[in-house]
Order: sequence, then structure tokens, then C-alpha cells
Amino acid sequence: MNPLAHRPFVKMNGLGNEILVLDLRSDPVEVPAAAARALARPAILPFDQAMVLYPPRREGTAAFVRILNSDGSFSAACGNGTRCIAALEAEATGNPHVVFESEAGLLDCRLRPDGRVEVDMGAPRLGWAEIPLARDVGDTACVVVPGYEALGPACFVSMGNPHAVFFVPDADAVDVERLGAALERHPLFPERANISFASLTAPDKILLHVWERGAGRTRACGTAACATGVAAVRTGRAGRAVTVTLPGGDLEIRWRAEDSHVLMTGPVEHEFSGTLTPAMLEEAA
Ligand SMILES: N[C@H](CCC[C@H](N)C(=O)O)C(=O)O
Repeated sequence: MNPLAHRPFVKMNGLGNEILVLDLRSDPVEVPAAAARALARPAILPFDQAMVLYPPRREGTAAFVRILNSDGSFSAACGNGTRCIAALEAEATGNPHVVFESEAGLLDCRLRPDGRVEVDMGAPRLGWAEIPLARDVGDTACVVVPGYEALGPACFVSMGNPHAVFFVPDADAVDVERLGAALERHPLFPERANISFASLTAPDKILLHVWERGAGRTRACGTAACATGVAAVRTGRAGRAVTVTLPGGDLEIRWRAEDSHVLMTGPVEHEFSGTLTPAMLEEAA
């Protein structure tokens, strides 16, 4: 029998970014890519990312978190998903402060009295090999992507996962599906990339549309909002505190100067809970 069968799950979202939570801390098992793909099917339990909780590896952390996209690929970071699991843990323990660990590092979270969650997403990585890119492009803040000169230069940022941010006159007018899908797999990105199209609507407000690596077009992407906030500072377009408006709603982003950490604050929504069944886990026929 599938080791994930009969496990409980929680379905949540962060500004419409569809999140599936699997708490495997009491009886950890690997989640194969095929299982993630099977569950993510529209008729089964559609999600953009699955947040899988494993027993903590470090003192003071509540869990080690692995993140799978709906295509079964792994990501080291997921901002909206981190807010979701932080809210769950705070509600379960009564402690509004919780720290998780992922491959990207520590995630210090706080459930605020207004119901929103603030996450310290850590420091962005800005070097070409850290993004990662296929070659040294010089300043990663301003790079024309071969074949996409008409978009103007991109700014590359990693929040533990790769992001390419294009500032455009009107992000609402961009063909996100066509350009995002092509750019996600551009040869410049050896691990693929999340593709963002951003427009300044005020000195401290940014409109953002995202095509996500391994998930496609989503209604919100927390790490993309963080990357866009960092990119706006690096390219001299905005200060260190901005409101990022995504199709699903607003995230507050602050790139703290003292330690270069990026703080992301936003809401979460608890939708429903259930139990995985063998039928849900069967690979697509
Ligand atoms: N939606 C997530 C991002 C998941 C990252 C994933 N698309 C990847 O990097 O492979 C967020 O809120 O940050």
C-alpha cells in the first residue's frame, strides 16, 4: 500500500496560492514526485505547492520542511506556504512565534494579532552561481535575456529558489502564460526559474504577475514578491519597504538593511482538512 495512504492533510492558500500541508513529523516517509503529481490533479486535490513537514533537525525549530511543486519538482522555499504552516503551528501550540527550517535555511515566523503572518525569509542570494545561472553574467541586477531583448533587462534574485524579475510598463498587459512558460526553461536557468513581471504603480507599490517554476501561473507567489522587492531596490526603482499587489492580494515586503533579511507579511486561509486515500494517490491512468 502507498505509504502516504490514510495520512491527514490540510488544504490552505496564501492569497490564492494553493497550498497542501502534509504533517509527517510523527511517521516520516518520502513523498515521491509521482505522488505529488497524482494528488495535484484538478479532479483530486489541486495545489501549487505541497508543504511536507518532517521532524526538526535543529534545536528550536518546529519542523524541517520540504516543498514540492505540483509537477513533482522540489523547491527550497515557498513564502505563501510558509505562512500557512506557521499559522497552523501557532494555532496548534498557542505560541504565535515558530521557526521552521528548509533547505534554504531558517524561517522565523510570527502570527500577528491581525491574523496575518510575518516571515523572515532570510537574505537574498545575488551572485550568478547562487541564483543559479548557467554562466557569469556580471551584475545580476540588469541582464538582457537572449531572445527576450524586447522585455528589457531582468534582475535575478534567489530566495532559496531562482527568480527572474522583469520590470515592464504594465504588468497587466503581459502575456504571462506564453512568456513565462518559455522563460522558465531558458538555457540561462540550469534549474529553471520563477518568472515575474512587475510594474511600479506608486513609489512604494508594485503590481506583480508570476509564472512559477513547476507550477505555472499562480494567483500569488511569496518568494517572487520578496525577489521583486529586492530587485526594485537593486535597480533603484523603490525603497526597502513596498506593498506588492498580486492577483490574489497584497504582501508587505521589507528588505532589512541591518542584516539583509527579507520580511514578508500577509494573510493565510484555512480551507478544509481530510485524509489521503489510495485512490487519490494512484498515478494518472
Ligand atoms: N508559490 C511559492 C513559490 C514556490 C516556488 C516554486 N515555484 C519554485 O521555486 O520551484 C511562494 O509563495 O514562494
